[in-house]
Amino acid sequence: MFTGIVEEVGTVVLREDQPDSAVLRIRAATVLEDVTLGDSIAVNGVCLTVTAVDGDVWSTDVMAETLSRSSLGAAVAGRPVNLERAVTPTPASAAT
Ligand SMILES: Cc1nc2c(=O)[nH]c(=O)nc-2n(C[C@H](O)[C@H](O)[C@H](O)CO)c1C
Repeated sequence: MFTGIVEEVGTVVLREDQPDSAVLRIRAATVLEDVTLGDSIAVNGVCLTVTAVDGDVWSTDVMAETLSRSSLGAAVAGRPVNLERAVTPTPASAAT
């Protein structure tokens, strides 16, 4: 789940348009701490899946529907984007 609190502002470094999607490569720092492929990162509030990490740049595949329904449709190289990692809720029973 996401809190809606922006952890950092990243930068789109590349957008590669495909027939039904676009690959976004985004430069970041904080959200890449302990990141694993398949993790979820919210980009401008949209939950996306990490498909690759290369140094301080991570990649994600943005589907056509997501592009058309969100601000990510306007994402181009050089654009700043708000980033947030997913958090796992802690059950009250686990609290000490
Ligand atoms: C986990 C996740 N990953 C992706 C992704 O990698 N690429 C994508 O285009 N959409 C993903 N989604 C769904 C979006 O967060 C969003 O909720 C829907 O695309 C809205 O129609 C989700 C929920």
